[in-house]
Amino acid sequence: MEALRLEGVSKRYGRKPVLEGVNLAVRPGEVYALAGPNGSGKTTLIRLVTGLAFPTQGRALLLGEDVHKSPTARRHLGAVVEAPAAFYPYLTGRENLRLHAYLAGVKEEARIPEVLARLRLLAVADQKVGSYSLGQRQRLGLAAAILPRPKVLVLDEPTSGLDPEGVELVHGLLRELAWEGVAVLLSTHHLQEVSAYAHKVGILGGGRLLEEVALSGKEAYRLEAHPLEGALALLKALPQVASARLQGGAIVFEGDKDAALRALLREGFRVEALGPHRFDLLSYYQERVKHA
Ligand SMILES: Nc1ncnc2c1ncn2[C@@H]1O[C@H](COP(=O)(O)OP(=O)(O)OP(=O)(O)O)[C@@H](O)[C@H]1O
Repeated sequence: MEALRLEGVSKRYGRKPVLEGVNLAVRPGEVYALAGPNGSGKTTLIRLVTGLAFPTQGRALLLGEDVHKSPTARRHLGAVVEAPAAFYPYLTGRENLRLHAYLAGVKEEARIPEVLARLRLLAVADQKVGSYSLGQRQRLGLAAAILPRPKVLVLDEPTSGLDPEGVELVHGLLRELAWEGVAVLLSTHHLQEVSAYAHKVGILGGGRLLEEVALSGKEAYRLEAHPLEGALALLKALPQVASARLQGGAIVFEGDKDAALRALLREGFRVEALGPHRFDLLSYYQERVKHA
């Protein structure tokens, strides 16, 4: 079953439409990144999923339960929506997490040092949160969200305000959580970084989901060869090549690169370059938003 699902969700503030007919789904173990320019509705969508805002139309389901109708729908949800998350400033990080654990019914004592360690907060765990930097509070927010081992994690710009190590830490953590089977929905402006591990990127523009880009995770290669058209036809005919297309004066293909190279040389093509190809999500996004 899908862990999170939006069905025809629209949201208006007064007469102003902010989201229109958004459908999306996130499966367990999947990372779904929401991208879009400022004001495109990312935060609104995330607030809707967490039950903090109500849809004008449509519904949001968590593990099959309607977030806005079922009082138990959110029991498997972890979320960080407001940045930085609200904590008691006169309590330490550890004490704040103890409170969260109590409220969430987490009885396992060892879970608190475990999440503090996972977010590299042990060194400041016994300092008052009032003295935390923005990045430390941001990480404490994430620690609190994962404390009860949620099956669905929803995060609004989880890396904003973090230093480069913090950004890497959070992306690494989300990747691990997905391996553990958690469904992750996050909004982000950091397309290059999430494209390394997200399974899908939803591009929002003017309140609509313009496109979903599935990142296959399959190895792709970029080939420069002469004559190009002939090389493309040869690759398309090879059983070891899953897909091949022209892109910017080169061929991008998925499949067995050694078999492709052998076939090209055998047929007398001049191979000028062959190397790994990374899908340039940022350029793709910029094009998509420009034409929207
Ligand atoms: N409570 C509200 N009342 C009225 N309009 C709102 C409200 N919340 C958001 N909006 C409007 O909805 C639109 C989408 O805002 P939202 O914060 O969801 O965008 P975003 O994609 O998260 O932007 P950013 O990248 O800047 O965080 C904006 O035009 C915003 O002004």
